[in-house]
Amino acid sequence: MSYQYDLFVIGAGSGGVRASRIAAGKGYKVAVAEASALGGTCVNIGCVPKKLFVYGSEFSHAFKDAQGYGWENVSGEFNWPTLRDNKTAEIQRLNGIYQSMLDRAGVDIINGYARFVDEHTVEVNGTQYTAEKILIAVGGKPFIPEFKGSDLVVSSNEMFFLEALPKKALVVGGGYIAVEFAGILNGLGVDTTLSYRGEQVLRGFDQDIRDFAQEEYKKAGVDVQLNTDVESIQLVDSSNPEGERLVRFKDGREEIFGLILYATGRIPYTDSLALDKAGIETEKGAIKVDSNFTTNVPSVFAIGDVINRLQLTPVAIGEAMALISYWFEGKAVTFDYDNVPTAVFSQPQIGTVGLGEEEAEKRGYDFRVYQTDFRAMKHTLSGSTERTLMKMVVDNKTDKVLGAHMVGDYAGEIIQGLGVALKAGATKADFDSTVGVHPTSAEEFVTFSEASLKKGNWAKKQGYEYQR
Ligand SMILES: Cc1cc2nc3c(=O)[nH]c(=O)nc-3n(C[C@H](O)[C@H](O)[C@H](O)COP(=O)(O)OP(=O)(O)OC[C@H]3O[C@@H](n4cnc5c(N)ncnc54)[C@H](O)[C@@H]3O)c2cc1C
Ligand SMILES: NC(=O)c1ccc[n+]([C@@H]2O[C@H](COP(=O)([O-])OP(=O)(O)OC[C@H]3O[C@@H](n4cnc5c(N)ncnc54)[C@H](O)[C@@H]3O)[C@@H](O)[C@H]2O)c1
Repeated sequence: MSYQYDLFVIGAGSGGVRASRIAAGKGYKVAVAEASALGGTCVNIGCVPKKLFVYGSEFSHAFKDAQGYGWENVSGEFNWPTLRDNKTAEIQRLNGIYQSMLDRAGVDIINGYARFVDEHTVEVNGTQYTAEKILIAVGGKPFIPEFKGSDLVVSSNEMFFLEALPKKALVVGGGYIAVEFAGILNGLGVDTTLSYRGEQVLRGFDQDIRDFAQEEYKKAGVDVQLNTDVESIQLVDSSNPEGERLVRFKDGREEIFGLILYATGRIPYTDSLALDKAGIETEKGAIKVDSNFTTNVPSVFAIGDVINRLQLTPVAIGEAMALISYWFEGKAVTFDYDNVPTAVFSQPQIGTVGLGEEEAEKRGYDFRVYQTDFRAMKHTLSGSTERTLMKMVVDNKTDKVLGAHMVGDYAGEIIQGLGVALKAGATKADFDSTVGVHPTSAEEFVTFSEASLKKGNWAKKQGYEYQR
């Protein structure tokens, strides 16, 4: 049986673009269908514009910090349309780069929403395309729970295009997006409340990191409210749908906000893909794949957020590369989801790689923990009370570093290098024998001594106590 394409990719986001481009470079005839803008979530309504907003919002803190360094009368008036529109122009530039990258690789770009006809055929805008292999890389979309007034909230998608910034905003959720946007809004001068229904934000992260980060968010000016849930939302003036919203919380409190952002998770974007036409199975809404990213239908594959393993751009790209090796070299590659470094671009930032203390405990390791928190040198003159936390989890049996975690300036940049070390299996002794870069915060990771041992299972047994 001959097909029009060797590979038809659905979705030109982080995973889809990488798979299309590399497969075409290796000789496949490839088409990619994209319903929206090239580059997907990360480029258009995710990592990239979010990081630009983070940069924009950090200036207000820098203006304050500058005074202790002798800069007088440093302040500024913030103009939201400038940041928003400059960001959009930059994203359009990136869209153009993606377009030419795919064109140069010889990939046919089909604009439109693709749906399955059968296991070798998809349809876009009424035209059918056949392919030997079909790759689903459609990503995810925001999940907003349904309740009275849930139509009055926005998701992260809308945050990138707001007409105007509100005076007062409520961010609901406790994950990456919630804490990142709470920092952005707060930095841009919006009176910001972060409301989370659980005990502590950032579930899944090391507990000390969660507790410490939350305290720092509060110090930075975000009103963090834990164990709080929204019951209903209504317009203050029902004739003005763009106007203020009255929020009633489950504890009976009421408060008015100009904007309510729900950052309550993302779900696989499989709507209307007509998966049933090809008999493709899902599990809890995500496309079910084996370790080679193959679905239950041998001609159909899936990678990225739609398989809901780790929703990160470098993971989607890594999965695309693993799939390429599988197709072209016949290598059954098992993608390693351990030791994936990640950063939360909150203010302050969080950088983390490997196991947190609770996860090490859960996996049955006999381990010790080094931990320190301090005022970074920059803040000795700035007057800011911001502190930095660093933490390392070490296996007692092998001396391998199981996890490295940080809250503080440049945490995202610092953790990337530590990711290489952990991937290479570095031991505490390797860290100790590495020369520090002075004066930096990062050097703390190579100078942890017994004085920094945290009171824990191992240290406790040895009679050590973590000293602050
Ligand atoms: C606000 C926000 C901030 C983020 N920040 C970071 C960060 O800092 N670092 C990080 O690593 N990750 C971040 N992420 C996560 C990251 O964006 C995703 O993990 C990544 O984009 C997933 O890539 P993907 O290829 O699976 O899907 P996507 O990038 O979502 O691409 C899927 C594409 O498929 C298209 N599509 C969907 N259905 C169809 C269809 N039927 N036909 C045709 N096209 C279709 C969509 O329009 C989209 O362009 C962030 C996400 C958000 C929402
Ligand atoms: N810096 C980064 O790398 C980065 C940034 C943004 C997003 N992302 C990726 O995108 C994913 C999605 O981000 P996210 O923040 O939307 O999701 P998340 O899964 O990280 O957090 C969702 C939060 O919403 C809460 N929640 C869920 N349902 C709720 C409900 N009904 N009511 C109230 N709260 C509820 C959860 O308890 C959780 O705290 C992340 O998991 C991450 O993988 C990464």
